[in-house]
Amino acid sequence: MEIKAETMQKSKFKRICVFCGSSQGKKSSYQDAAVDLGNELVSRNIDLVYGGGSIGLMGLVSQAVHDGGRHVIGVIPKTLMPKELTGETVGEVRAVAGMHQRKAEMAKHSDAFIALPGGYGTLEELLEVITWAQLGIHEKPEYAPCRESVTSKLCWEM
Ligand SMILES: C/C(=C\CNc1ncnc2c1ncn2[C@@H]1O[C@H](COP(=O)(O)O)[C@@H](O)[C@H]1O)CO
Repeated sequence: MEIKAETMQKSKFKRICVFCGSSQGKKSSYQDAAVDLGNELVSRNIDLVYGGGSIGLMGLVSQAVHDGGRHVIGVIPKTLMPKELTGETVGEVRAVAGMHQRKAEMAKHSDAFIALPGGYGTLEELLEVITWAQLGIHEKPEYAPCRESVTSKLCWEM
C-alpha cells in the first residue's frame, strides 16, 4: 500500500509517534530523513511522540520538532535514561517503569505511527503496533518511508 502526501490532510493527525534508531545509522541519508521528517511534522502542525532518547536518529527528529516549536513527548523507561538520554532533554520527558509501558504510552498519545530506519528496537516497536492493529486493538495507521529520503514529497509504503 502506498500513501502519497497529497492524501494526508494537514489537520488529520495532531500527534504522531516516530520509531527510529538509537544510533545515527551508516548512511547520512538516514540522518537527513530524520531531520526532514521532523521539519515536515512542524510544517503540518503535528506534535511528536517518541522514545525519549537524545541519541541517534531519535535525537535528530526530536530536536527538529522541538526547534520548530511543536510539542515533543518523550517516553522512556527509567532504566534506559543513562543510556539513551545524554545532555539536555527536549520537550516533555515521561519516565515509565518499563518497555511495555513505554510502547503503550506512546501508542495512547499518538494518532499514527511512522518508522524511520533503525535497529531491532525500531523493528520491534513497529511490528508491535502493526500487530495491535491487526488484532483490532487500535485503528491508527502505520507508515514507513519507501525511500531513504523523505524530503519534500512524503511517500510512504507499508
Ligand atoms: C519488550 C522488551 C524487549 C523487546 N525489545 C524492545 N522492545 C521495545 N523497544 C525496544 C526494544 N529494544 C530496543 N528498543 C528501543 O527501541 C529504540 C530504538 O532502538 P534501535 O535498536 O536503535 O532501533 C530504542 O529506544 C530502544 O530502547 C522487554 O521486555
